[in-house]
Amino acid sequence: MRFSKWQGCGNDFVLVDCFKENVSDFAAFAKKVCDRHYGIGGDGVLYVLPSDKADFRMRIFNTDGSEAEMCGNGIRCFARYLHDFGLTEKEEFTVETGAGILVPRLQIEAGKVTGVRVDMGEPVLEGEKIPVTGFGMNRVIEEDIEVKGKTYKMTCVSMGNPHCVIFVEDAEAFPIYELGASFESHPAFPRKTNTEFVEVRDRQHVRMRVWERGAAVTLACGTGSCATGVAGVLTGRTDRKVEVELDGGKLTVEWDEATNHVFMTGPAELVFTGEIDG
Ligand SMILES: N[C@H](CCC[C@H](N)C(=O)O)C(=O)O
Repeated sequence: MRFSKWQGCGNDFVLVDCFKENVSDFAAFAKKVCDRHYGIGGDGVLYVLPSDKADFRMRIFNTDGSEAEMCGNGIRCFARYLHDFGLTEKEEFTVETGAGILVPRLQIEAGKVTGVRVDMGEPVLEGEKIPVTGFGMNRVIEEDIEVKGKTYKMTCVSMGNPHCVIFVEDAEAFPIYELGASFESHPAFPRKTNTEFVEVRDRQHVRMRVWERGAAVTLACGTGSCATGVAGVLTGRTDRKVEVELDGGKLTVEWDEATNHVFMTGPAELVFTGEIDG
């Protein structure tokens, strides 16, 4: 079975083109190939599929085999695959995802793809829809969450997948390895959560580290960066356009006031192609 390996800000993915390859169990395949010792290695698997609602359909599975509604770094890699491997001549196209129909646009300068800008759609802020329990349909902004005996202030946002944004003094020093799993599986989150630990440098720049649902600490999270941008505005900490500095690179996030859509711009690079026994 052929695959291609991609990364966006160091968040890395195995991509399988299901127009050409047949995978019988998406979850089991993801668990197997994401292993960095016994498999290809990756934070998840992106499956390229036909769609009757959009140009293409993307499904994303985490390293633990769980399926996520959406993946921001992943959809940029997905878009580059479609363009670079000749599945479309378009530079902007529609992708059916668990977060709805999203629109990546390739950024091309002098014939070279320099990045991808994605219309990530509207953030979801009503508690029950994120989902986070205990707040009904109210927004969850700077609310208390207790983890391992300490109380933190959380701001929750869904970009199709759930995010719990915690603003901290020093993102580098925050103990994400000790606390990440407890946030991920906190009882307040019926479908678990991705958790972003964010240090505000100024109104246009933040430093963010992430413990992802189903993948633990990753070098970057695209949907998490979007959730961070939205939370920054909701809590009055940042402007509507911010640069998010992650462990693996930088993303630009803009929460457009007129459309209420979140736009994310960043890199997507092919690492290698290969074959693996199916
Ligand atoms: N772990 C996430 C999916 C991948 C999201 C992340 N890699 C991104 O770039 O948005 C979840 O279960 O919701």
